[in-house]
Amino acid sequence: MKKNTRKTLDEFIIERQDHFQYSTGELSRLLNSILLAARVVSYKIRKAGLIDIIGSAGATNVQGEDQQKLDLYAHNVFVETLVNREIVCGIASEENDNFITIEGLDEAHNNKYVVLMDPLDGSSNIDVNVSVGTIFSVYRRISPVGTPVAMEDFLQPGIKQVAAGYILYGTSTMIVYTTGKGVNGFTLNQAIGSFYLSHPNMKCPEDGNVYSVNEGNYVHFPQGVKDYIKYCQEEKENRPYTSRYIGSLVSDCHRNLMRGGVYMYPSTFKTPKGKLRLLYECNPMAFITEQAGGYASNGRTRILEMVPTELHERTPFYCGSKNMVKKVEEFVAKSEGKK
Ligand SMILES: O=P(O)(O)OC[C@H]1O[C@](O)(COP(=O)(O)O)[C@@H](O)[C@@H]1O
Ligand SMILES: [Mg+2]
Ligand SMILES: [Mg+2]
Repeated sequence: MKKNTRKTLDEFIIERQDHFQYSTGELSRLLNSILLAARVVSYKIRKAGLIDIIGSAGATNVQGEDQQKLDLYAHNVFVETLVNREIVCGIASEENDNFITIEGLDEAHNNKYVVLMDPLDGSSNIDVNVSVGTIFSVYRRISPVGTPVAMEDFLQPGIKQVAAGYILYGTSTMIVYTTGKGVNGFTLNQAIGSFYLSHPNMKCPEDGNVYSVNEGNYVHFPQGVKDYIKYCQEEKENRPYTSRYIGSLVSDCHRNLMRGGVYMYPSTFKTPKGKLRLLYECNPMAFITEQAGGYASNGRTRILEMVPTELHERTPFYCGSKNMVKKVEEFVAKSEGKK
């Protein structure tokens, strides 16, 4: 009988527990809770067309976006799973104006992690059966353990993340995450509900030939970005590059992480800070991408060094193959006369 040597994610987490600087098992339990919630959401998404989970929830979130039923369902599943397991001291979510403090934790609790998340990424693709995702980011709190969690615990620069990951609900359900020691991907065997190591030690190629951007906004982009897009389309060297844009950040970044490429969500005159949220979209995707050898920038500086000031703040975002993102920065600097 052929031995199935593939490691499960549970085994992988236990094995790697002592790799972790502050290892007390708390982060492992936290990751396991996120896995449990991911299985529940994945199960629902896989039959989305058959149940009443498609379409608008008839409410708007703090970003003024029309909340989809699946946005709220995923938000509730992840929050409840983390709260019920008393494994964190606070949660911030795209679907909640303020951060969530975990009530009823006894004084003695010494939970030291906060989680920030985009429960359902790629909402515009839900009801057309295109892949969507979940994004999460984990920090150690700054405020003293045992006291109520504070805004400062969430407004930390990306370099302070202790873990980050995404779940991709695509042709298969995958989780890709890092705790600062490289990036690994696991695929869900839906039948038995276990995630198996399918993509060990993921590396983002330094160069690629794919660019991902919503070109519908082209005329509103900063000049440097327009110049870079023209550069991508030039008949020269290994160009023109191929244009690919799924419209789900997790899916576009995952493809670029695997094959090389650059994802761009620039600022526009209408949205001078871009669309994507620094804390629970850009920071976690940047941490994962950099841990795989890629790079992420706001067009001028490294995303992970940005110091957040608001929970739902936005930033222009360029992420993927290191040389391609650096090229974008070069074009932006040149257009601003800095090169
Ligand atoms: O439709 P646009 O403007 O191109 O925006 C698409 C981008 O917006 C997002 O859907 C924003 O994320 P949410 O779906 O979580 O709000 C990204 O996943 C995606 O890359
Ligand atoms: Mg999102
Ligand atoms: Mg979302």
